[in-house]
Amino acid sequence: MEFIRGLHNIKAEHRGCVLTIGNFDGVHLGHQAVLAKLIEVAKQRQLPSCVMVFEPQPLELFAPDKAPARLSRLREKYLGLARLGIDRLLCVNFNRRFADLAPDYFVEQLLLQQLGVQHLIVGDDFCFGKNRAGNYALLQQEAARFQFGLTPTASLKQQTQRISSTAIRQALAADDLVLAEAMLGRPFSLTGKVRHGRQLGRQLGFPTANVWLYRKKLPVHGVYAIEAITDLGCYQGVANIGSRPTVSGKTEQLEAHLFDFKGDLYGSQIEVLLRQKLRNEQSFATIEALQQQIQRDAEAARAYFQSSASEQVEANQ
Ligand SMILES: Cc1cc2nc3c(=O)[nH]c(=O)nc-3n(C[C@H](O)[C@H](O)[C@H](O)COP(=O)(O)O)c2cc1C
Ligand SMILES: Nc1ncnc2c1ncn2[C@@H]1O[C@H](COP(=O)(O)OP(=O)(O)OP(=O)(O)O)[C@@H](O)[C@H]1O
Repeated sequence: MEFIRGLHNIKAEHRGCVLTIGNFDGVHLGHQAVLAKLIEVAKQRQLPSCVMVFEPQPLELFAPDKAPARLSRLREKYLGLARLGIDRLLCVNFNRRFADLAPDYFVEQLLLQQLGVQHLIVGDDFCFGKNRAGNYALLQQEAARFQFGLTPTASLKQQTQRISSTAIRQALAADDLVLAEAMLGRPFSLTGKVRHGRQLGRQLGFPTANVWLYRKKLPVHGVYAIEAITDLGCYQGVANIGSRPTVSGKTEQLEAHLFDFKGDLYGSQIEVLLRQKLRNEQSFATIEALQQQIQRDAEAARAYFQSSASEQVEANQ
């Protein structure tokens, strides 16, 4: 997948594509339905499929305090979109100047003139341009006037609820990992680089990989049974996502203890899949109390993996 970072990097050779626009945070099943349509139309029209995303996401510019925690950072979106077979990812630097573009300028100059969009696929609730004044009705007028294709996407639902990044964040906040997974089409995961911690975990008898998540806000907090995909293989384990109040930690981080693991992960990327929430993070009076609790957490995680493995065996019989 080709990655175009910023409007200034659009070249003459990029003219002509089938486009969709959005945040695509999480690349969930609703997004995947839109992206499948995008790929289908691009194939029919023998044009590259292109996804336009924004960095930062609009609310992160307009109201950083109110902006929700991301499900995926740009790197994770890139990987999710590439996996689905999208040809091009255009990441627009979302600043005040871009946000202030008049809706007709956005369509006529950027989409048609610069990108040469032949077909646009968006939800019929899509709003764009200064004061979000551009809407689907305006796109219909522009499509008729400038002769480009326009397809609205119908809402994909999980039971009665429309799948959305917001609904997934709510499910995660309510510790409903099963519902989040049903809307994402995969378990919720976090990826990051393993870096050195204070090595206290080792003293506690539970060495942990400290995963640097490159985020200020996280959509999940607490202790989880996890699976980790690493350069050295896949492991089950137990992890804490939190600020570690017992040892006067400050910033939130992910610390994962992998079962039956020997090796060195420092400097490598790992993906941590959250399988079950075990409890909220707590402040313990002593290190010994924390140690005993982590022991119980590890047992609970092992028990969870054992019972889900036997459920799997039963389901296969
Ligand atoms: C399964 C698990 C549960 C944890 N639970 C808590 C907790 O409830 N409260 C807390 O302050 N720290 C908790 N921790 C974080 C430990 O404080 C942290 O892993 C330890 O301080 C090691 O830090 P270091 O990697 O910086 O050396 C937990 C860690 C693990 C692996
Ligand atoms: N469940 C869905 N069914 C069909 N289309 C969807 C669904 N969810 C999002 N889309 C479409 O995918 C594109 C990108 O969506 P976007 O990421 O902006 O929305 P979202 O997932 O609903 O996020 P949020 O919860 O932040 O509004 C838009 O065109 C949107 O209409």
